[in-house]
Amino acid sequence: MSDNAATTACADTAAPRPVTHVAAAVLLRQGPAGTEFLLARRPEGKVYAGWWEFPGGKVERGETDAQCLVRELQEEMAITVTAATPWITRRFEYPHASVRLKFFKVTAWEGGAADGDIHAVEHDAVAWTPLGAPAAVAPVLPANGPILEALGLPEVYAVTDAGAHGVAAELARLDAALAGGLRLVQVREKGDGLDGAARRDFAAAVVARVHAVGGRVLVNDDVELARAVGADGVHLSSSALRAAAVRPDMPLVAASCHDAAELDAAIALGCQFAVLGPVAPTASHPGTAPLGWGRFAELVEESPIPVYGLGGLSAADLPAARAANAHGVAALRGW
Ligand SMILES: Nc1nc2c([nH]c(=O)n2[C@H]2C[C@H](O)[C@@H](COP(=O)(O)OP(=O)(O)OP(=O)(O)O)O2)c(=O)[nH]1
Repeated sequence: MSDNAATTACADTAAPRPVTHVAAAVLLRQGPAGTEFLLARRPEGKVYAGWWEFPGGKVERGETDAQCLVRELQEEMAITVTAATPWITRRFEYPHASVRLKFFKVTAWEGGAADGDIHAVEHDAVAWTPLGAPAAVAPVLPANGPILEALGLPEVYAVTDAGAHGVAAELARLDAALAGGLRLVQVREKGDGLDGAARRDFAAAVVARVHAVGGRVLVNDDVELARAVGADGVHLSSSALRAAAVRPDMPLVAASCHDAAELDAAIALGCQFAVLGPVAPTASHPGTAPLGWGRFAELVEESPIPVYGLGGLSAADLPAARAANAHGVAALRGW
């Protein structure tokens, strides 16, 4: 919104340019088809006029990202944000600028139109899209493609353990969770649990159930099995991540991380999302010191991909996760 936008020297590009810091809001509301997010069209006279973006703008000197977000939404949408949590951070090189975009999920605000809609002050149109559906409008700003993809990922990522619970009990647990809205599942059957045909049959049964409700399945560390059962992707253990020279050729690739180096490796490999932990003490890794949400937030602050917290968590931990830059929670027991 102004010429005195905060900039920092950019140390990580070949031709250093000042970095323009931007805060942008993913406004979320409950619509008839579930949760919806807002895109707004840039008006004539701006760079990329006619392109769709998340409301927001440049961080001014002395302002935090969160303060900028509140100011920009007052100016651009005439609303006062009352609930916002930090999400992913994306850096992008435009011909006109090098930008660092800090995205926030905004779930509550005051003001706006009487009918619950939002009337833009500076943009010339707004449009709501259900989460998980392709954007209702186009084109979106070039930096925003991965943001839309990330928005399609659910907040809860369930990890199976049929080896411990038994196949029938695990499938019954899955049926109940899918009925409750679960849409993202990792088949993780290793160690002494299922093997051979039993593992394959279980993975196929999970895929059939999850696909029947429009959800997605990743298979832990086994691309061949993932392909054989028609899963959507592969989830790399941290050791498989370290060994991976190229991104597995599957639509969805995710990885388990424990520290900054592994998170960097997941990003460099092209993973769509990562899981980081353990956040809390967990029975499956009793000797590992938990990160806690404070350290988790530091590690994830600059991540351009969504990161789930893992380790001793359940859906009850979502408010703490959201406050710590997490996309959501992954859970072995707590789903
Ligand atoms: N607000 C917003 N900006 C985005 C998004 N994606 C993206 O690449 N950008 C880029 C475009 C611009 O280079 C920069 C935002 O600058 P801007 O020009 O909109 O900032 P502003 O509202 O302060 O406008 P102005 O006063 O400079 O005209 O961030 C997004 O989703 N929302």
